[in-house]
Amino acid sequence: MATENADSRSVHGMKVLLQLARVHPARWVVTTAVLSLLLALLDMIGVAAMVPLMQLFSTTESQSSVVKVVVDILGTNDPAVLIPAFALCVALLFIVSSALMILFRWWLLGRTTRIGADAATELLRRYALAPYADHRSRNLPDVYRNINDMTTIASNTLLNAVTVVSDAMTLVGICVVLMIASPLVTLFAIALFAGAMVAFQRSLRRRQLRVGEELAAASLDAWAHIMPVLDGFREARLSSSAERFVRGFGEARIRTARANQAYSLLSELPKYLLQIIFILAVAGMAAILFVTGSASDALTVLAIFAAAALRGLPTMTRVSANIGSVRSGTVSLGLLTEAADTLNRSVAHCEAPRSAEPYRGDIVLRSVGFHYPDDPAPVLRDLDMKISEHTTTAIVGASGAGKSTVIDLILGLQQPTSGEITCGGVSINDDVARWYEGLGVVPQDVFLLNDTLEANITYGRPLDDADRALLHEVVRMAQLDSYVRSLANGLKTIVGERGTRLSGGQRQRVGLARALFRRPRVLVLDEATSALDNETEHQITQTLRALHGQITVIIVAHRLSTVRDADKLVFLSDGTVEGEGSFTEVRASTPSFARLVELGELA
Ligand SMILES: Nc1ncnc2c1ncn2[C@@H]1O[C@H](COP(=O)(O)OP(=O)(O)OP(=O)(O)O)[C@@H](O)[C@H]1O
Repeated sequence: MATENADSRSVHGMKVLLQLARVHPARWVVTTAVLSLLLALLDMIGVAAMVPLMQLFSTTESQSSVVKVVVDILGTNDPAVLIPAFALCVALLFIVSSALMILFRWWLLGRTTRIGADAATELLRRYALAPYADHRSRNLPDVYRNINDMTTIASNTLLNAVTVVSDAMTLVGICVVLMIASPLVTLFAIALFAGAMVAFQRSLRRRQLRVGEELAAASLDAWAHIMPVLDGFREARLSSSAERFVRGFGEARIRTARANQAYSLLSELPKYLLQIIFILAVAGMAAILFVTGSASDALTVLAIFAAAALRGLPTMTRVSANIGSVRSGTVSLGLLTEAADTLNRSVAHCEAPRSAEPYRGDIVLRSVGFHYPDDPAPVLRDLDMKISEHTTTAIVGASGAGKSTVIDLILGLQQPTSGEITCGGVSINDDVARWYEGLGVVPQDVFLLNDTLEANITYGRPLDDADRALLHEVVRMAQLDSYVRSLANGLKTIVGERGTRLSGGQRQRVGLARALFRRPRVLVLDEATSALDNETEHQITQTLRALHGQITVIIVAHRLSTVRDADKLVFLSDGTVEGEGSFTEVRASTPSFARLVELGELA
């Protein structure tokens, strides 16, 4: 019962894998089954051809109709002509069927490894475009495992399952023929094949190693493209870069697919080569035995030996090995099914704006309420806020007051559970991709690519001349120019894995340059100046002053100096607005804000 369940889970998992790779399951199953059946029939004919060959060595009276037809065609029943002719035909049949089997395997390996690559790319796309709230609740190692290992194992399992079915068909065909012959000689085949296989594996070892190296390099490349869209989810989302990384990942997986294709064929090649070599040897020995006038019994044994050893035993070995692999792949297929089911339940984000017309005007939060999915306690309650266009608004409040939550709602990463957020009278959630087109966001912890400073500012966008001028302008505005001048390679300096070569303040300035490079209409600074020294922070405040009146700026900060100059200060307390106005007004009207300032929590 448990096995039945596991088998049906495997079948369902393989269906999910094919769907992820956008392959039609029924069409694929029918194609592979028909091809397997044709090859099995060819195998069966090859082995069956041994029977008339054997009969040529026994009494001529009991010749089969096949032999009689050949006798008629050749116009002779002279064994000196018949036996070499038959031997040649049988050899050719085996060569053709082996060649076709190699082609079939190449096609099947290419197909299944490509299915694994396409399914992994699709899975990453779905994770990258999933709702932000879903992403926050995920365990990322699970996500990495599902995308990489599970899809690989699942596609291998699919290959193994198809191989089992196709081998089973071959075995049935061979068994039908062997019913009339002795199976004892198969014992010799086992010893012979084991020795030959070891020899072949040794000769192919170096090539297999090279393929393994390519697999490792391609897998590293794949991970390098996964990290920016999952670890740097917000940046990818807000800069509409997810699809670009997904494409890079897809290319790396195709490289892996090709390496896997070669790897698998290399490990299977000895079997096919042995089959060809062996049957040629049998044919040659048969001819020699005839010419030297040896006993016909010897040739009969050779013929059965060739048929049984070449086709039956290796196939049987593979069937049993692959049944084990399919069973062990059930877990991976189950996890893949679970992941696909979860992702299917959510609505995917679309990076393409529905309209080119940008959002303009005041940002208004009207009666906004919010609670997190896993906690019914309200984090924001009936919150009203107006952020006038081209002004600077600072949102302040004690820790846990709800500042980050408000920002996530303004960024469209979370949706209000009640009320709405509009810009120019239009809900930002109507076309969130269009909203992002005009947004520049500097988070507290800036995600950095292991790439050049320039790539980290442009976030991979190709640069034309105008963009290059803008790049230098934003470097200056973000107070990065003197740092860049101090570097031997300037903007072409690699910042190291996750920006390890940069200080916290430098990272934040790179984040600011990146946000400004998008020419935002709305600039959001979420604790973006916390790591800056006083001097740099002062300079950045000057930069923001210079932008005053040109763009809308929203600042969340604990630093008094950062928020003091804002046109409007909104003081949040316990998920609602407790005071708003200029810094001086709020300080005068709201005792808890005045107390925060006095305590130095806003200093
Ligand atoms: N994923 C979550 N699930 C449940 N509650 C959460 C979640 N994230 C935040 N909260 C709660 O929401 C409230 C507001 O948190 P938020 O991070 O918005 O505050 P904040 O004002 O930005 O605080 P800080 O200044 O410390 O960053 C807090 O009480 C916090 O515990």
